[in-house]
Amino acid sequence: MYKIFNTAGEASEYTARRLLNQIRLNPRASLGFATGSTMEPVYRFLVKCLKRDPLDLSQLTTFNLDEYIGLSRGHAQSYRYYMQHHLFNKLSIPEDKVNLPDGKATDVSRACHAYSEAIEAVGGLDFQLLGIGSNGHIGFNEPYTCFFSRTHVVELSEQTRLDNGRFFANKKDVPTQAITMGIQDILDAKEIVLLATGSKKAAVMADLYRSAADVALPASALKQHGNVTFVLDREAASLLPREVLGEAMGIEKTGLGL
Ligand SMILES: O=P(O)(O)OC[C@H]1O[C@](O)(CO)[C@@H](O)[C@@H]1O
Repeated sequence: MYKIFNTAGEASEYTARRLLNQIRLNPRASLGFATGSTMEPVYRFLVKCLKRDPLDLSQLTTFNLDEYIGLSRGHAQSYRYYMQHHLFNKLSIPEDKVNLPDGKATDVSRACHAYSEAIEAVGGLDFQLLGIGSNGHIGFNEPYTCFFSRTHVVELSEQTRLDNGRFFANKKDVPTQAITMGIQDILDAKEIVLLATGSKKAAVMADLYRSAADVALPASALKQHGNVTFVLDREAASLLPREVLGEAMGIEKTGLGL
């Protein structure tokens, strides 16, 4: 299902409300979180709502999608730092219920295996939040990643390192490897919301709309999942066929939105 909003702000608020709804309906939910600039307004709105109307977060479990290899948790560009800064330092989720891949693990393959097992041990993810890379990656699953993959080490593509170079002082500082939840871990989530905002995501969202499930476009694996919502702003939706745009915005107007 597509939900298209006029602005990135509205799309982000809708996404945050979907998360809040999950927590309200199931205080024991396991939530999959994403990073990247797209998610910043989502977390801002989530924190604002939870400050205003607190919910019990003590029984939640969270798993992040990915982490750079080689960056310590205190490194300003590590995803651990991002999550602490944007979310975890502001909410009362118990520290031992928060999970991110360890970019400094000494035995990386063991750490990867343990990460997928930990997700399985809580019964899989109830809700997975996703962004999308300009090359169609979800998590850090780059093009041609096997759809059956579990948590693993990836070599980051030049495109991804170029895209993410904006966060680093120097593009060459972007790590070359990362740990990511696998595509199968993501597909096992009961509910998935993918958020894409801004004109830079328009081309990949149009490709995704047109594509059948194809390993060249990792996000197309989501076509095999029965409960995915693609949440876009007008800019990210600008290259979708007109009828999709009309329909997805029409749905919103009928009041079916949260
Ligand atoms: O929101 P951004 O910064 O465009 O990033 C998109 C995606 O790329 C990643 O940051 C990884 O490169 C994901 O974590 C994110 O979902």
